[in-house]
Amino acid sequence: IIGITVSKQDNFSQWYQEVVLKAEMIEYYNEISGFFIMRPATMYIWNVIRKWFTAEIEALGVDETNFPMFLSAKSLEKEKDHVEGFAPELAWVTKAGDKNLEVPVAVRPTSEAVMYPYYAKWIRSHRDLPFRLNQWNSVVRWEAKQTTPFLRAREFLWQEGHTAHLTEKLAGEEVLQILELYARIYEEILAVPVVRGKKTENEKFAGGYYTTTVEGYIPSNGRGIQGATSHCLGQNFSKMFDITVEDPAEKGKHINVWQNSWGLSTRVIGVMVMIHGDDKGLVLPPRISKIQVIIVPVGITKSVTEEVKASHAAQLQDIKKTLLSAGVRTDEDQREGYTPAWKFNDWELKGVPLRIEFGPKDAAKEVVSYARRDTGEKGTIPIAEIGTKVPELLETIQKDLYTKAKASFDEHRVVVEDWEKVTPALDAKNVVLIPFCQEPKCEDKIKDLTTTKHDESPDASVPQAPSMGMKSLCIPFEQPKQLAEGTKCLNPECQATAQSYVMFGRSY
Ligand SMILES: O=C(C[C@H]1NCCC[C@H]1O)Cn1cnc2c(c1=O)CCCC2
Ligand SMILES: [Mg+2]
Repeated sequence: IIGITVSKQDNFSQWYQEVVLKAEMIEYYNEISGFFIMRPATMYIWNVIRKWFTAEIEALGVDETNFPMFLSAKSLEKEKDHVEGFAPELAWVTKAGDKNLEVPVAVRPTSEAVMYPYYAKWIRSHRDLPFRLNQWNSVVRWEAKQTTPFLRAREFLWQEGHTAHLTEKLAGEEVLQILELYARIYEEILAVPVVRGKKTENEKFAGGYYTTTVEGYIPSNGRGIQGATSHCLGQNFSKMFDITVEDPAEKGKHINVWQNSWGLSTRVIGVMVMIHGDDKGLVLPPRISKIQVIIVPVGITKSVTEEVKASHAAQLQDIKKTLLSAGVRTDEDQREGYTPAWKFNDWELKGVPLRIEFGPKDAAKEVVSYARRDTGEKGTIPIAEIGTKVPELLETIQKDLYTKAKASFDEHRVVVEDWEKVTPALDAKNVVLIPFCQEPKCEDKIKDLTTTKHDESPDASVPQAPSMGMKSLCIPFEQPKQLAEGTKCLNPECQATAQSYVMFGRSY
């Protein structure tokens, strides 16, 4: 069968690999492991996001740039404090042709070290602030862990924004502006709900000051997933790279600028696939679907007269034209030698949000028959009304996909104030909101305490599969409720006062 051979419920990771392959989004790059080919279906989605985000940040005054993809060990030295953290992931070029390079160069895993020496050169006066550049590119991180399309690849597409501001307050405002754009990409374009919040010390970008994040939730396995990040770097990098301006308030005095960096990657596509897909394959929100409506001719049997066939064909073209002029991305499937049923399966596999079946019987009643990809609901629409009813139906599909995913996330994001209830909650595919002291050491302990080791006890009838411990996902800006005065951190081995509710979960 061309379709998906496993159920999403029974074998989520194989289901996911099959969907991205059979929906023609991805091809494995067999030459080198950890790399994937992104095909037109993927690039269409990425380009919708890129067009929307580009327009939004241009309106904010961000300009586009493009820096080289290589960086020297020298400039890496400058940010040595957090280089050792990620040295293992760096890919190096050591030869050109048959000659060794005098100085090996690294492929960018991110571009701070590439860009900031030039920020130091270009940013002189406070009049140069706010200084804001963004680039769309790919970066390479030689992941040691198992890779998977979109979610963890050794090279991925992203955008990286890098800005400089006069004050912490101005930088902080932009951090949240960008985070909200990221949230809108998820919620309005991909129909994926996210929780906005701040990363804990353990989970923030080590080189930065603080990290804000949008966190997703995968119902199939109850795991959290980081969706995109907007960091305030503070003055850490401007001190490393000597990016200063004259203090407008005090002649001769120089101040280090306050910087932000923010990134969203093709991981967002994997999140969308995992949340909306089903056992028939991909389910695409209309906003990002290259084909929003596929028209499949039906009922053209041998008994149909030439005359009926001709008028049916002409009417089908009229239907297509009407939809196209109503702004609906429409196509028709006239492939010879394939049954309508085969075509239905193929377009369902590819996630097309709305199918229109049109046959002589429909023509006679002056209607089209439709089938929604998300719910499977079928119905008819008078041909005279398709110019308005079909766009409305696509909007409904977009909204319903979001509403369904939101309900699932809300239902599986639970406040837990009894330590004994944490693991059962995780095992029931929840992420938890717990009173937490926010101490890094305590967070390490919580991860350890919630990691169920392989159950060696001989009497274990079914050996307990080891399950990963829970990590902090974020400190939600929107707290579930007021933390009662004097509430203790939920970690039984910690006696500190809880600072807030923090969202924890097993995660990607
Ligand atoms: O990339 C960032 C910070 C920042 N980079 C620019 C876009 C936004 C934001 O992700 C953090 N970071 C994450 N992961 C890695 C690195 C790294 O700096 C560098 C080496 C490889 C692994
Ligand atoms: Mg990483």
